Amino acid sequence: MLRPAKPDNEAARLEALRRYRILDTPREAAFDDLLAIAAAICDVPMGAITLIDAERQWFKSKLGMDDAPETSRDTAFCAHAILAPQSLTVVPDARLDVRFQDNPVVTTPPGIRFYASAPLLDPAGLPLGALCVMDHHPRELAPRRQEALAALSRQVSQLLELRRSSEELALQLQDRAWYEKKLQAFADALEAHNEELAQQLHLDALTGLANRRALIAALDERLAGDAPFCMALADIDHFKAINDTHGHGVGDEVLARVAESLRAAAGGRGLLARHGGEEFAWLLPGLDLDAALPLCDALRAAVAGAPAALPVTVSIGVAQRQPGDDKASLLQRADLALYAAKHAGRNRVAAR
Ligand SMILES: Nc1nc2c(ncn2[C@@H]2O[C@H](COP(=O)(O)OP(=O)(O)OP(=O)(O)O)[C@@H](O)[C@H]2O)c(=O)[nH]1
Repeated sequence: MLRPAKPDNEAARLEALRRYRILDTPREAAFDDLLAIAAAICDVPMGAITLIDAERQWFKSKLGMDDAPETSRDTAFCAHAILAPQSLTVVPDARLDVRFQDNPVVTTPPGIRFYASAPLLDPAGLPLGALCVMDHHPRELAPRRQEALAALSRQVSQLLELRRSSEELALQLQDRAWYEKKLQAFADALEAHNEELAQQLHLDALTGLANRRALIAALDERLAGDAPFCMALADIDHFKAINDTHGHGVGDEVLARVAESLRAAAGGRGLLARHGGEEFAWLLPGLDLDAALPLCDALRAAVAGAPAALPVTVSIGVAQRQPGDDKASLLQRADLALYAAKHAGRNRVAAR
């Protein structure tokens, strides 16, 4: 028996083989089908689709033989076949061929006597392995069958190529998904960081108004003193419909725009804050209800009159600080007033 030599382009050949990422993958019906057709056309009981790795012959598909996934390269017929990548290899009787006569696969089961193969090539012509058919008896392979075997080996090569490009595409998509995930995580972290910064600065990140924390601190301060003051809550009317129809992003833009109208109309008076969600609060120190109501109505009118592609209105509830009020009771009265303004038809101001 002659050990198969390694081709001159062995390094490039192995590199090409690696690119297919096919070694040690599970069986695939498409390869089994092509092998079955080859065996049927050549009328033989055995066949294989082999890939010749550095030291082993690995089977992508196997027919009529044991299930061993690989053999040593030294005893592999196909390792000889890849030395002549441009032609078919036909061994009519292995016992009469010096390369194979005492090869254990000839002298012991599976007892190969006849062997014919066509090479599997990459697009550059590098041999990866072979499509082979075998028999337990010596025989010849008619030219038409040889042509069919060669044609089928080209189909196997194409299948390998298709498989490789779809794997590559899948990997690229995975890469892309990975980058997009990273980018999103980075954007989320940045947003969280900005929000934290805004919190620390007592600002609402979306509208730039004072945030709830700042509002509560100012309210506590006012409640600790004796001076009269009013608390107004302004809520955008039918805001849910804007979100539902145009999406949350547009909803955010509307929120920012309403905040801007409110800020302009408040003209620096009192403390204007985003109380949460689509609700704003206006703390008006030193004013009673009579004084606060027209100011609140000016805010309402400013929002209603602001030129916009998506016009919106606000309803406002105002409550005056009463003796014995704490945060909760004052906010609750402002909230009840707001509810009354909504109930009365929206785009209006109500007081409690
Ligand atoms: N885009 C956006 N939407 C928000 C935000 N905070 C709260 N919302 C939405 O504001 C909507 C409030 O809806 P509701 O309280 O049901 O009431 P509404 O549609 O404004 O109607 P009325 O108040 O009854 O006039 C909900 O859809 C919330 O998801 C935010 O920061 N951005």
